[in-house]
Amino acid sequence: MPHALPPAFTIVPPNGPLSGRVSPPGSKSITNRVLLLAALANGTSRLTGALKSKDTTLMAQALRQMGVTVEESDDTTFLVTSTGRLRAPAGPLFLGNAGTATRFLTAAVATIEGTVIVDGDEDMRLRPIKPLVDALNALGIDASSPTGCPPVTVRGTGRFGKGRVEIDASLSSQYVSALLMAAPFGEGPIEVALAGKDIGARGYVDLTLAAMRAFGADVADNGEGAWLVQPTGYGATDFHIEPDASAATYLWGIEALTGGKIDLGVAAEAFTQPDAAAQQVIAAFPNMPEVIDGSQMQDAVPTMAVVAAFNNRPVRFVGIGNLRVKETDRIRAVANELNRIRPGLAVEDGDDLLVHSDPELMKAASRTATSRIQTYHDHRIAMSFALAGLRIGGITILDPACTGKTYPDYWDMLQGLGVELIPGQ
Ligand SMILES: O=C(O)C1=C[C@@H](OP(=O)(O)O)[C@@H](O)[C@H](O)C1
Ligand SMILES: C=C(OP(=O)(O)O)C(=O)O
Repeated sequence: MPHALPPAFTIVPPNGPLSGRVSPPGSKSITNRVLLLAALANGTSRLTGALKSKDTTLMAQALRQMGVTVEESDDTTFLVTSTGRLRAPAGPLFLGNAGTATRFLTAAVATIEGTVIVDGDEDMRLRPIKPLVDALNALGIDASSPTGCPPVTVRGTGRFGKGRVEIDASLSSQYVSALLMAAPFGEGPIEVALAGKDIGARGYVDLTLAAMRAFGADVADNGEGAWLVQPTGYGATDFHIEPDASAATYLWGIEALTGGKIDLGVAAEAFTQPDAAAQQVIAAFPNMPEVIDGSQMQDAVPTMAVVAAFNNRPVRFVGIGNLRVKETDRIRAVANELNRIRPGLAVEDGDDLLVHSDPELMKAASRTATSRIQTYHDHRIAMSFALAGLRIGGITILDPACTGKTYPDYWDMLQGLGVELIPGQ
């Protein structure tokens, strides 16, 4: 959104169903993967359908700091030209709270001969990165993060190691993706193997493998949580990025809560991103299942939890432990803010989230009590709680600009569907 946003928006519940044509922005996950892979490839790659948002701008800027030319010929295209090697930047890389950029670059900068500091904002400095640093150390790379979170200092020699490396990915699948994408720069084949229990969000590793192969990598999946990557480097290529499935969940939420029909221009089955699985769950509204395993569609959990508040029966979200180390502790944030709307609407039960659904809320559009929703610098808390405002009067979303992390046009999109937003403090 080019214009500045107010400190708060109060949402006026629409009188009827919201329908229309809305194209979600490009996938954040895929955009930040292919930006990096194009930067690691010799030649020029044209990336179309890309997301232009805070997270991808931070990635592009970091790549420019390392000698890569990243041009933007239009709102959805990046033209990336590189020698195929990153150069040591003059200063630290600042990556805000972009988990993808921070994790992916921590491994990628180890291919540089020189010292690189990978850092983020105050929220990113609370998000664990030690398992990735440990794996880099095991490959013989000098990397350290005194707090176990960014900043990370990587003192690269230009050699990325070889052989088998184990990674504990229980906190984040991004560690695996980071290692895999850097692995074609090994001195020999590198086997990346999961340590301990399986990861949630396995679908993100599949996205990584698909992007790597598109840029010419040779990576074999042994099917048991290990991948063998050959030392081929990457080749430049043109790549079209699909729309963002996590962004699509808000559109499916709008359909469910208002009874409208939104044409996304892409079928739910056509997405390759894991969050697309949320479509069926949301479409079951008002009869969403009693137990939802969020492990394979983690970023969709705040959306599903807000919709679940209006469901015919309570919903327990399981498999969501690592939501506590996303942009904020999302289990706590969703529970807090649902309870702000109506005390007792949600409880944290260990690492489960229990939403005590209340179908009466569907009739509450005339309510005037104000709920000022805290958003904790978390785009998904802002976007998902805006959905509650479509059924309940008096919902105010604080810091609406935080959606710029992945969906800068979110509020324009709502207004385009006919939703009235009242700017406020
Ligand atoms: O690889 C990716 O693109 C992502 C992986 C997930 O994070 P974790 O692997 O940290 O769970 C997801 O929450 C994030 O938004 C994007
Ligand atoms: C968890 C998220 O982002 P990231 O880890 O890339 O910061 C998200 O977009 O919901």
